[in-house]
Amino acid sequence: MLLIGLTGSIATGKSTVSSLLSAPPYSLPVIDADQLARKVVEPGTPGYRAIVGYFGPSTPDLLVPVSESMPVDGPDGKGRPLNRPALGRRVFGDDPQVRRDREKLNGIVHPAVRWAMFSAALRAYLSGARAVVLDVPLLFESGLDRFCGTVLVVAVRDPAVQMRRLRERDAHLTLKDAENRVMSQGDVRVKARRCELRGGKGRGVVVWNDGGREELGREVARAWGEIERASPAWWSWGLWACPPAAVAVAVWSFWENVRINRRWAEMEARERAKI
Ligand SMILES: CC(C)(COP(=O)(O)OP(=O)(O)OC[C@H]1O[C@@H](n2cnc3c(N)ncnc32)[C@H](O)[C@@H]1O)[C@@H](O)C(=O)NCCC(=O)NCCS
Ligand SMILES: Nc1ncnc2c1ncn2[C@@H]1O[C@H](COP(=O)(O)OP(=O)(O)OP(=O)(O)O)[C@@H](O)[C@H]1O
Repeated sequence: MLLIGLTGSIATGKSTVSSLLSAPPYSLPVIDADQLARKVVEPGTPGYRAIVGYFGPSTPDLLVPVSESMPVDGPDGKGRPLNRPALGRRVFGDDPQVRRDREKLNGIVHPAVRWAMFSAALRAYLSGARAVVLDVPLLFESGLDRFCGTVLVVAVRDPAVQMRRLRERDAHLTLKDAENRVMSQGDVRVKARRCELRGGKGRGVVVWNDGGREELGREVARAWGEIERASPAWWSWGLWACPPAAVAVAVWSFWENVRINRRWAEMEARERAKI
């Protein structure tokens, strides 16, 4: 089964692309890390308890407020849900303390998300899926790209397009909140370069999304064409039918990705040295 890692930065169009890929003619199963990240911090989970324990004392509005429809102990007695915008204000931004808090939150949420993704991917494999899309905003940062046969980066060339779409979609965000969120995810054009470094043959494909929705549809079709040429259906079914060969290919692909990441880290170090 081909693992397609789908990433980008905030509001560059990942969800739009993943809904195109989940519909005909592609009809691919999608595992959405943002959705899983919500599930693993629902009241009653270990993630919820860890967040309340760490952020609760210093964040008075960490939980949604008590109201007629929201009892003190939450709807099912497991606690009130997290007030996500309030937690977002604690962790999105560039200030050193904010960065530390973001790392703390990542340290709580990411291991649980990785485990949930692994079980979802295993279920997709057992159900005979030929490929599965892992929609992960922090694919490179979390190292999950090493497990993917293909990485798709959804990118815009013009940062103003990204900011406009973000503010249109999330009208409740102030300009400062929006800027902090964009800043917390790094420059998408750098992610596009990193994707291109994975080389041709469908290993890394950039979907450019500065234009309208029709143009995006054409970009997705082009990207899928590249992926299919590199990993045709007969190859996927062959691997599915022969698990030892699938394991060997997965190990080889992981190793290849580790080498690509080393090359990228060296390039970054050289560029930093030039500055
Ligand atoms: C801070 C939280 C509560 C804010 O929730 P809210 O509903 O307001 O925003 P949402 O989750 O939709 O995220 C908005 C955008 O920020 C991105 N984002 C989320 N967390 C992070 C993070 N830790 N670092 C960088 N970007 C992030 C999302 O991918 C998305 O593009 C939430 O984002 C969270 O729990 N983040 C930590 C988990 C995480 O890293 N999720 C990303 C996928 S694993
Ligand atoms: N080509 C396009 N033309 C017009 N609007 C678009 C286009 N692509 C995406 N959008 C809109 O831009 C907004 C951001 O897109 P989307 O939600 O897909 O981004 P995302 O990368 O998944 O964001 P997030 O990381 O915040 O989840 C949405 O309102 C979406 O409808």
